[in-house]
Amino acid sequence: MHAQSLRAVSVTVALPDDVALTDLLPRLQPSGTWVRHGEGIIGLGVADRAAAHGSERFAELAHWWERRLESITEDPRPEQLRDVPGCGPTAFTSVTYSSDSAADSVLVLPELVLGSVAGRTWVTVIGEQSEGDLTVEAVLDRHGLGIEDGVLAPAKDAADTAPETAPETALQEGTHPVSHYLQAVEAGVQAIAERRLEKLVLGRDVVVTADAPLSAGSVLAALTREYSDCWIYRAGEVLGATPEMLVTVRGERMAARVLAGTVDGSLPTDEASVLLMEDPKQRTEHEIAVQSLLTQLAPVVEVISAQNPPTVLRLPNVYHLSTDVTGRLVKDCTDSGRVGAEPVAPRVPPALLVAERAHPTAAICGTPTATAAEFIARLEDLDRGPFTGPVGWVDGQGNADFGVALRGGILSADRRHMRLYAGCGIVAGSEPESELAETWAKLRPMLGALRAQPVG
Ligand SMILES: C=C(O[C@@H]1C=C(C(=O)O)C=C[C@H]1O)C(=O)O
Repeated sequence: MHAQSLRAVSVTVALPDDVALTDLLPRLQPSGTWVRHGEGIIGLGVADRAAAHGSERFAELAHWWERRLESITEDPRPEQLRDVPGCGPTAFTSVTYSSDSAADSVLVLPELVLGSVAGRTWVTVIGEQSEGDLTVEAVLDRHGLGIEDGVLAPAKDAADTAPETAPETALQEGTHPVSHYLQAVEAGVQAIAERRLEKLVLGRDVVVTADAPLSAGSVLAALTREYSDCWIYRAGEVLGATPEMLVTVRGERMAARVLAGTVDGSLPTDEASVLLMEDPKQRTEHEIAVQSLLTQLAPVVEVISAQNPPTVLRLPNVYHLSTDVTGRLVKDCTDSGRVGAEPVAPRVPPALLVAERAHPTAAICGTPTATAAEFIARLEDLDRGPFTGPVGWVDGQGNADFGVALRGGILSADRRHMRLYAGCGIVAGSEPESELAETWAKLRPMLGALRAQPVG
């Protein structure tokens, strides 16, 4: 199938004084978002979209993206925007945790991307090649934005419209009652005691209902205010604030941030540090997660280095043990077999295939991986959909960010429901009640952003 020809135009813009990119979120309905510390990229509208399922979902999406890029003609970019990650044609992506999921794994190419990275601010628009009037102004206008003297601002008629008032929300039980989670953890601990596996990550869901459609932009804005150290994401229907980076790719360089080992955020910092750094259970759980990533990436990464010992990451709701990993991707000329048949010059594997290698780490699945995945399917009895899968973006220049889709949820088509997910790593000696409490702590960012009453 031939993809329709599209054209991409990028221009530099300025933001109004004292306005960060993320300040625009409450007025917008983003089709994609990836922001942290006030900067990043926000996608609006959809120029094209791919969906994939099953065990080849990563390869299918990688293939689609390569073909898609071939049929986009990009106007020359202003000098300042060359080599800016996320500038030009960029797609937001979410891949399901399991190949058995009924949910879509997606790549969404927005018709408009607002970007602000390292002092460079821009707009990229994507439209039909034949559309003579693909102007940045016209596309911005469709999304309630305008540009005056090079400064981005709400469109004149949109400027007076206050953001919608937040709907009333209520918290409801998820797929199973809470007792199901306690039993699942107990069964997991039992299986670990019997040495059938070493670590297992068990999740559960809750549902938030709203009396009017929820605004994705407002929810994302609330997350950026409270969780600015996290990557605030939206791709397809999943959105949230993740502190964990599965893999970030910048050309030949890669990096990751592995998190595993958690204590509640209400503890004083020194107490939390002792509980995390000096508890062999927490350190083992963390080490297993780091090792799983290093092992899985070994075939595609050389000169990989991991921080040792781990550090303690402080977030408003929890503290985590955290390890940053960096490495250089291996150039390979044989990898083209998976994505295209033609012989190509040696190059690093497409970022989606690097993410496929890295996923699932023991931080969100367990060890050994296959055994843990079987236990998860049976004990959780839940279609995780995108939860714990890779989420982020890929551009046309070999850059990508894939977070782990944590601390988030799925927005229903009518925007009146969100299904939120949280899970915990279970190792020898884990206690069901404390794991349950940890899931509530991990649900707190989304419950807060949705103004739904946390329980427990
Ligand atoms: C599964 C989740 O988080 C993962 C599990 C962690 C743990 O058990 O300590 C910590 C960070 C994440 O890797 C979640 O947030 O739902």
